[in-house]
Amino acid sequence: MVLLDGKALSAKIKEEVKFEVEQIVKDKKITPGLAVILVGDDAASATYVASKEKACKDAGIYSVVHKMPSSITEQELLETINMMNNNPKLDGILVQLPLPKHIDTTTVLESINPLKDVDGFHPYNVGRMVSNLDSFLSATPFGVMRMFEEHKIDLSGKNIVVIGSSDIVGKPMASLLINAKATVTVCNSRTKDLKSHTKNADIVIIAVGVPYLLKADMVKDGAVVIDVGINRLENGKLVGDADFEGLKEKCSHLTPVPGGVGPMTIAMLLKNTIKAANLREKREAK
Ligand SMILES: Nc1nc(=O)c2c([nH]1)NC[C@@H]1CN(c3ccc(C(=O)N[C@@H](CCC(=O)O)C(=O)O)cc3)C=[N+]21
Repeated sequence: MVLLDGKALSAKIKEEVKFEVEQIVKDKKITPGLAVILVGDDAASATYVASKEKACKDAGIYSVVHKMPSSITEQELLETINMMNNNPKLDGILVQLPLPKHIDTTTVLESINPLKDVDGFHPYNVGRMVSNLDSFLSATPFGVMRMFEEHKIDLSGKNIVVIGSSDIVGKPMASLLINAKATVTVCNSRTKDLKSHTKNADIVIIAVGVPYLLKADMVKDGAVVIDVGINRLENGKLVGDADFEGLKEKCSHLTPVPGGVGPMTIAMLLKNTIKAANLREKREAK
């Protein structure tokens, strides 16, 4: 079994980004900038945001973390985003999800300038991605695609089952795979007999948030399994949606949790920030 080591690959990508930042600083005399908005005091969100901040710092990207209490109004959040849209030094804007219940996520995401949308969550970028046009790709599916590329895992003509149909992972993942000419099945919690789908899959990608849902008897010999799940058990242990210990005997390739897809998400966010910085002149010309 080949371990798909996201920690090692993300370190390599971060080095690429560092080099790209140096080029931009030298050639364009600008420093790429990322703004992260964190609403409320969810512990997991704070941890992710801190990782993003550190990754930016290491890569030479200017970053600001704008913390707001969960009591803010939607209007206040929209005003903050508007200010960031108009700040030329901020190439990327990321609003950490989930947002408090009284704030409408769609309204917030649609208020971000699509040319600064480094999460790729704005419907403009989602639509362009589905149509296989140049766009910001959401970091997690983008990171999974980079893992396939790195390990020369061919997607064309493959049977791929995506478990989970969320807007941030399952749906964009399926679109990228369709564009790569895979035969894609998207399953969800209503799927009857999940195993009947997964046992025919060359590749299974799971992102549902249920510990150990995907077991060895559900996949064929030599399957590739990508585990996007991150679940914190009561004993504090971090586990994915796949039963790693059982699957490692059966898979040709498997991602660990932690150290798999998670670190890739952060690395691809940095890549998207570079892309946004390269759009700065185009943005400001308007
Ligand atoms: N606007 C927005 N964009 C996001 O990209 C976004 C978000 N909101 N909300 C939450 C999810 C989750 N997410 C992760 C990023 C890194 C790890 C990561 O690095 N995980 C480490 C372990 C982290 C730990 O120890 O807790 C690993 O898997 O090895 C995980 C999860 C980004 N998200």
